[in-house]
Amino acid sequence: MSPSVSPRARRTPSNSPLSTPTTTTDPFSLALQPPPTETAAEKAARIQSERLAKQRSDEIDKLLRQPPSTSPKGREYKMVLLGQAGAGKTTVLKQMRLLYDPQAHERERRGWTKIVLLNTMCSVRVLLETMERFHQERKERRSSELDRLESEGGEVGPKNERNEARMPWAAHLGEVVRLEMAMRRELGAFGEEAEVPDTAPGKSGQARPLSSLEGKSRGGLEKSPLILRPGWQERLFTYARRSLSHSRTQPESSPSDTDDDPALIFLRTIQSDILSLWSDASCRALRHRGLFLDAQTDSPTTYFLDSLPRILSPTYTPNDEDILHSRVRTLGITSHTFRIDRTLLYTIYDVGGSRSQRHAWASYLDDVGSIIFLAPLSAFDQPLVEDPGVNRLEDSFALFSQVVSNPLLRGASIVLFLNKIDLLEQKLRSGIQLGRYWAAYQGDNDFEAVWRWFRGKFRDCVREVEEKEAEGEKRRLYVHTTVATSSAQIRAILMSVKDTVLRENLRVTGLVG
Ligand SMILES: Nc1nc2c(ncn2[C@@H]2O[C@H](COP(=O)(O)OP(=O)(O)OP(=O)(O)O)[C@@H](O)[C@H]2O)c(=O)[nH]1
Ligand SMILES: [Mg+2]
Repeated sequence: MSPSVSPRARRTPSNSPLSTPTTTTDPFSLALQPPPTETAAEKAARIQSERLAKQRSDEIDKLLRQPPSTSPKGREYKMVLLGQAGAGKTTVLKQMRLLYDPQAHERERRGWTKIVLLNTMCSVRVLLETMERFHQERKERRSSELDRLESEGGEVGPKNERNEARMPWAAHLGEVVRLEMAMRRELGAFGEEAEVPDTAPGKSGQARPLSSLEGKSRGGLEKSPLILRPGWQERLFTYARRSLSHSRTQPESSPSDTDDDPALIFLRTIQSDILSLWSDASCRALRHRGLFLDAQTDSPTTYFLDSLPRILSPTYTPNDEDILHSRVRTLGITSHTFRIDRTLLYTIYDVGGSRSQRHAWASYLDDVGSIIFLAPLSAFDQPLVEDPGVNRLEDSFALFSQVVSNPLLRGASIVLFLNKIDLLEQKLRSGIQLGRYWAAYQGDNDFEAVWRWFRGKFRDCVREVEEKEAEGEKRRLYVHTTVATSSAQIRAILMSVKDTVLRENLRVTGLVG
């Protein structure tokens, strides 16, 4: 029995008048009796409160008597994943799928092959474009940053014609771009809402940092991650299911369904050139600077380039990590239902986070039990794709404040994921100074100090919203630092979110205070 249930109500026989004092010598009963000086108003209030307590107590007894299986469906709990584009919402949804519906995840595994291949092609393009750009800058002697990198970590990029002859990779870029475009067309890719101009200013007003080069592309190719027409999952996963049942009748060594894909064939042809470039000292130095890291486009370039030999192998099947790192932007809103246990169903809404899509969120916020808001802390030094004059994390703070102050979400608990802290740590370690982008930050450029500072700022957002409201209603805020691509970590956090949900459910039914 819950400690918050009134002992008086529990002990009151259901047929006795609540207001009648008993004549007893039992010291416990005497202690429960109203004081002799009780006024009429106090008596009325007491009777009212005893009646409510009794009612609640009866409801609890009824709930506890009910075996969980008596409800065919169980309790449905609505949760929404919110946050800007690239925050990691769909990645968390994939983790939920892995945890709560592993069979469906398994059925779809082969369907990811094509998406992984496209993410890999995109990563190869980013690598080649970046190196070509450095080569260009080197030739024109425009980049003093390159000289500094050279003095730190050896030669960066080819210097002259003699070196150009040692750059077999340079000839591959045109075909990589062509094949990537063909794949995007085949998968039904959309265009991007906003292009990032070359002169996108940093918040600090300083010269555009080298890391912002990553988003550059040529030939009208989308600079942003892949956006697919609605229904892409159906197309790819139905095909994958069919090919899976087909492959069960085939010998183990039979080629995968993408084996005759021109993109795959080409990537295999250039694999050794790409790998030697990727392991080159110049690339390593740029990598150390975070240049291939989750920069402008959030593209997980390093992950796919590190995994190149495995992804291009003839027996390749996407593993969970490949699926978690694959980027497909969400368009519109998708809903997913998971059975958590015999008594609880989650309905999760995953939304597209770019500015042009946020207006659609409102119609899904009714009746929401919890929101999981993702804020990518690693974005502290990035401009927002939709509005390059705005810092991405600044946009996240503004969005969070809007969400917290939304009247539809007033009763919902807020689970805040301070996400991408692995990338935050790498960026800080590579020397990127938080203070350069966030002038208000006066602390050390130390990971622990930085995330705590951001956590404080998010808490301040909630406090400010609460203070502005006349009723001053407190929000229930739960903060976690997360790496959404890490299954082990997210599993533990989702378990804790589930405990929160259960507690909230009990609070709603009055089982706990
Ligand atoms: N390294 C790292 N990568 C992450 C993390 N969380 C997400 N990602 C990657 O970031 C990219 C974007 O994640 P998504 O889950 O697609 O972002 P989203 O919030 O759904 O974005 P939209 O659908 O555009 O609104 C993917 O490539 C993920 O693999 C993280 O904590 N660490
Ligand atoms: Mg998404």
